[in-house]
Amino acid sequence: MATLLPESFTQRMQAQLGNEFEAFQQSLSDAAVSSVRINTTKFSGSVNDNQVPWSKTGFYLEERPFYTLDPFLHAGVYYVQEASSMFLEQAFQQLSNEPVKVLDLCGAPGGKSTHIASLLPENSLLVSNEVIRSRAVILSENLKKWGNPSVVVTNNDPKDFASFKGFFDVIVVDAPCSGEGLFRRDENAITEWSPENTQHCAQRQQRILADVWPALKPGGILIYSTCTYNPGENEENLKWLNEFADVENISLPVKAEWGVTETEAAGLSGYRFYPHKTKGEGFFMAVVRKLDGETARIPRKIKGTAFTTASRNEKALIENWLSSDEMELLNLNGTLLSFPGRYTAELTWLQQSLRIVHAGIKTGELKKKEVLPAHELALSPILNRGKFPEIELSLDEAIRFLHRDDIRPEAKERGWHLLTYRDVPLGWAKNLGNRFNSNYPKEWRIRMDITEYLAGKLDEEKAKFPIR
Ligand SMILES: C[S@@+](CC[C@H](N)C(=O)[O-])C[C@H]1O[C@@H](n2cnc3c(N)ncnc32)[C@H](O)[C@@H]1O
Repeated sequence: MATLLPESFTQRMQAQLGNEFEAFQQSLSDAAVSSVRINTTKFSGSVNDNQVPWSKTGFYLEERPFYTLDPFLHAGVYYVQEASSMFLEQAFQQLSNEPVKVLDLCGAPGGKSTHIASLLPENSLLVSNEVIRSRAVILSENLKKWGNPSVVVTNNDPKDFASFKGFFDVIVVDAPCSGEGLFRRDENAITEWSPENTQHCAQRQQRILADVWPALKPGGILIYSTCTYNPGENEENLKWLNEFADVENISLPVKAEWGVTETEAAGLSGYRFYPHKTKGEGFFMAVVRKLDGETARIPRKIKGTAFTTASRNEKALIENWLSSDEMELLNLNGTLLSFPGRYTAELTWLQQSLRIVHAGIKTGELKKKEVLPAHELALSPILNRGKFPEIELSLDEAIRFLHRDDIRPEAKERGWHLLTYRDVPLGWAKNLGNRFNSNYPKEWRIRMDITEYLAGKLDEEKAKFPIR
């Protein structure tokens, strides 16, 4: 961290931390911690012995690898996520095993959403939202790579959810904030910081909470988090919430050796992560239960839906493509989607007033009398492995495939092949005899110049990848 800390930030932190301030200030000069979280539907082992204590699937790395060159990143085998944020897992551990409908309101780029997708009790639904269009596209990409079919990505303002009164069992508000907790890894967070901005953020957070509050059902859980230290955006907002609504505290089990700082405001518990005490960046989280309000009644018959159930013929075209019989096949203007059958009424209802970026797993594109397998299907565990011939790629070939270069692996059969790297699917390519055609999404391709890596430097990088 080369940029000087703003004077008024330093003064406030001195008052806030007392004799811990020096250790805190010192920790801001240490290198930021690198960590990843594993997608257990794609990899079941352990990365190393250095687990993030509050997450079963989080691991610290000794050094930051060149992630772009690791096919496993592109295949959604892991997500690069700051360790403190993985504390969200402790809140989800409080849920029973009953299915839940979860809204992640401020979702992009997808750290919390991919984590939630892994933590959901069976048969649950995740609606992951992001208000900024370009960021919603990134959120959608990351969730497609993660592969969970029980996900809907939306691009809406928080107030658009008010019409879904009492619909969600859990709402996560990982609010836009002044980002003091990111000072160590992001110099812009320092230059953009001002006391006025922290106040502006606090007011915006209250607006966001007030706008989305009706969508939480009575007895439902709100998880509120920021990556900042000032009480205005944290404990003061808990006090505000306590006055605004009828809420009950939910406390989380925290082990002393984690170094988490427990705070309290208006009887509500907050959990603070300071980098001089916890191995991670700055973070704040609180969990409350809503005590009053309405429960949703989902209309079962809605006219004018964009999603129609696929015909018997269309279903026959993808026979045996899926490993799950829980999926309903939907047709959206010639695109076939697999979506959990138990939630199609909910999807139809959501689609009435929200901008849906994607829903479920795009399974294929109808072309005359055949279906072209969709890239997202390759990345989802709902794909029936064994239906398509597979080709295992070397690291070089995998990187060239992800760069959208021509590859010519050995294949006996013509037609669509599932390409894998270390047995994890990366995408599709069609063997035309003299060449392969790939439908790897252009927008997702590796954009950097890979020449020097293919000429020998790739192995050096491989030695630093999280899963070796
Ligand atoms: C802290 S980030 C979310 C990070 C994300 N939860 C994750 O774990 O990857 C906050 C998000 O809120 C979005 N945002 C900004 N203004 C907002 C508003 N007024 N209402 C809702 N979300 C907003 C930002 O675009 C940003 O993506």
